[in-house]
Amino acid sequence: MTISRQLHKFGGNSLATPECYQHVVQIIKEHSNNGDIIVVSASGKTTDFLIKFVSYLRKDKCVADEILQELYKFHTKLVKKLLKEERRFQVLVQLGSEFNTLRELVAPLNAEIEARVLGYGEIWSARLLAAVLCQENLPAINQDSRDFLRANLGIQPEIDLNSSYPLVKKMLVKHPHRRLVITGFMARDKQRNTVLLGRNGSDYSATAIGILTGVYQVTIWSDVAGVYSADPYIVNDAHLLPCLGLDEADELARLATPVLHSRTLQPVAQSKMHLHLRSSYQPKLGSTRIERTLSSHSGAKVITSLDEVLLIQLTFNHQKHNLQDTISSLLQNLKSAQLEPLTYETKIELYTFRLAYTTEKVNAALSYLQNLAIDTTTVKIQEGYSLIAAVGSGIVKNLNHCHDFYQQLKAHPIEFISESQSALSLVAILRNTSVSPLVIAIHNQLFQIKKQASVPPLPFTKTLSTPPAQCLYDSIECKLS
Ligand SMILES: Nc1ncnc2c1ncn2[C@@H]1O[C@H](COP(=O)(O)OP(=O)(O)O)[C@@H](O)[C@H]1O
Ligand SMILES: N[C@@H](CC(=O)OP(=O)(O)O)C(=O)O
Repeated sequence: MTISRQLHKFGGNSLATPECYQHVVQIIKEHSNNGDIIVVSASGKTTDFLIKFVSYLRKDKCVADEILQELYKFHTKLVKKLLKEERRFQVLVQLGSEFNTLRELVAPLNAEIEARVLGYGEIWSARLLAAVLCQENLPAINQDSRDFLRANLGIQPEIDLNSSYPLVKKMLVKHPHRRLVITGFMARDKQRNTVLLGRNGSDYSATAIGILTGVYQVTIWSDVAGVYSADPYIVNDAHLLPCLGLDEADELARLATPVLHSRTLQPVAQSKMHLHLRSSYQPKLGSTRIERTLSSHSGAKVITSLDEVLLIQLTFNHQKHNLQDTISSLLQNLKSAQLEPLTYETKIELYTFRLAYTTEKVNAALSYLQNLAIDTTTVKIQEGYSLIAAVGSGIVKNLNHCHDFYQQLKAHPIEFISESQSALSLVAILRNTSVSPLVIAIHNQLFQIKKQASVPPLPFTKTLSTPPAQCLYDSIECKLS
């Protein structure tokens, strides 16, 4: 395998409009060579709407059909705007036939069909991008990742590098001098069933494909130039972090910050591959490099938040003496099952233990906990929480940052605050709180000095304050309301 190969991953936000595709083509022209690998997510919010389609298929077929119709319009428009007439025909015929298949589906769908449906977004974007590249005289092949990525179906499916490797090698030999445009997000299990790698899982497919194809560098292109001190769509004057430790990036991913998916960093940690994050909208803006060396910085670097968090509360049998041991082994089991909570709270005196999860993971965690033979009187879900965290190496030892974080939160309905086990974050769970104003306040308080030191101005103009992916969402939401 050539050692000069690199991989570029483009997320949904980078493929949300015809203009976004054109930016991507320009980036590929300037930053890649024949033989490089390109991994794509579904355009814009396509996956969200495929999920909505599946859920309405159970409840209301008419609404499900409307969602499909909007998606069909969105994708045919992309094709028509991007491909010249002579190249369009074949792509439109395939698209038409796939939408016909979707229209004929009747609920309930089994898990395999549902996974296949949710993976269509990546199929459409990989096919379209490969066609646009060929049109631009950049020979490209569109490749379904399921042909060579093997994963085991599970709560959080993991790519099996050993069984995928020979298949990847074969694929590379077949197309030596072309760019390969590969679908992110999907793999197959041993029974050849489609396995999805979890929401936002294309980042993980990108680094896993990176390690399998022996690339020296992976660049994740999205609508932002990298990891900022807070979501730049929430905090206008958030600053871009030129580098971030692998451990800090992993903690952000663990806390479900969308800019990096959890597990993305696993393949990076196992190899010498470099990882960069950059903006496909404004490539010159800078980037974030993920570094292996431990950070000498001591304190918060990023303020992150989640709007929708759920708590699972376990109440233990009162007679239990060794509650702390039970909880430690429970946490260990959850970690092995890839169901580590975002944060947790133990109240020994009340025999309760509460674990925080995203909506995506909560049901899997609940059934896992219910199936464990632990001595509990109740296991219940509590809704209506949000999360705010300050992340950075040494945060828990930086007394100013800890103090400022508590000060900003104290007037709000805090459920609990805890330090993460890794000591890389301080995490607060709040009740019914809109987190954006708090993120802005905490960010201002903690990074005031940095602001005065003047970092280059950010490009987030008014027109960028809504990501383009939002357009499809808005148009469909509007039709459905
Ligand atoms: N600290 C942060 N730095 C940068 N982006 C962030 C941060 N926190 C949240 N984000 C969000 O992450 C988004 C990029 O991730 P994602 O939506 O998964 O992109 P893509 O669709 O390109 O994969 C940005 O639009 C931004 O709103
Ligand atoms: N399309 C999938 C996978 C993905 O990674 O998307 P993105 O790169 O846009 O976060 C999803 O929306 O979950």
